[in-house]
Amino acid sequence: MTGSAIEANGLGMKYGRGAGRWALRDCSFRLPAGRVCALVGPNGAGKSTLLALAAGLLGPTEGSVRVLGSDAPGALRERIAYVSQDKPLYPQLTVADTLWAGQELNPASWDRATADRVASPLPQHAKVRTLSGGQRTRLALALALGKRPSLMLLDEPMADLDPLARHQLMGTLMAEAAEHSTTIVMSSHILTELEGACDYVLLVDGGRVRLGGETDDIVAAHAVLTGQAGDLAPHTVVESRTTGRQLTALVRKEGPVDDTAWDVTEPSLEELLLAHLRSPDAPPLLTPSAHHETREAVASA
Ligand SMILES: Nc1ncnc2c1ncn2[C@@H]1O[C@H](COP(=O)(O)OP(=O)(O)OP(=O)(O)O)[C@@H](O)[C@H]1O
Repeated sequence: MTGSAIEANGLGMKYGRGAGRWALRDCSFRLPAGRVCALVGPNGAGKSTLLALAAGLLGPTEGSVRVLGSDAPGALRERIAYVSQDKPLYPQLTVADTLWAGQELNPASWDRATADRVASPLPQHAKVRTLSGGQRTRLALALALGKRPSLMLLDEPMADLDPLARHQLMGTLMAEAAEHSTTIVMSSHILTELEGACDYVLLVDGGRVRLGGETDDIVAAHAVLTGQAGDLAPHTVVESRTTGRQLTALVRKEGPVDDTAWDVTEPSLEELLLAHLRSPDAPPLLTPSAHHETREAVASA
């Protein structure tokens, strides 16, 4: 089995003391190393919380998260690049100084060519505080890529980039992942953007993991059935709607689909994720590679 980038076991996080709400609850999953993983879910689902726990910036309220084989992700700062939604950078430094600081802080691994290339459209002598939101994002990504980390945790990295910059930087991230086997976890609300880029997906909703695994396998486990209203058993219905006498259902396949009774198509990833978000009672699905195994179970295997 490939090594794990992240293993969460009963992971839960509650902010503040006392009877606060759980931001994340009972999350158990595994992300194999070397994957480009889309982290999706509605506002307030717990995505940023999960990324901050994996970066070691927050400590779990319950359960554990093991990152790159370590139970203390906070001690792995050199191997993890974390870009949060608010992209904290030093406002008084110039772009050039910020890149220089990145190099000084990561002398052993700094990939100057990549960092400089990503930051090249920026005004090098401008102070960070004068940059636009999208320019700050570009600089934060230049620092993250320059670090040449084993794991990149990116919280909505593309949200404020223009379409061309988004396309370019997505390409750079994919090239980085392919060339150096970097694991990337990227939260986003732009589902179409993730479809071609990510080979792994985690859907978090209401603080819980609802789908996890290889994008292709998750999609292949489902089908869109269209036909005259009829019996959908034994399949698990995620979502269905009836128009006149025509029934369209997105199902999780529980055995072969009767294609004499139904017109069968494969859903797009976006269709599939949206159907799950609209149907909070659909049962969770983790593919075998996304199942968390206790270390005892692995050791005895
Ligand atoms: N610092 C905090 N203090 C208290 N509650 C918080 C804090 N940060 C997040 N929360 C709560 O935790 C829950 C999960 O928030 P989180 O930011 O992880 O969601 P998200 O999926 O990243 O959302 P979005 O898509 O809007 O960025 C929400 O209910 C949020 O209100």
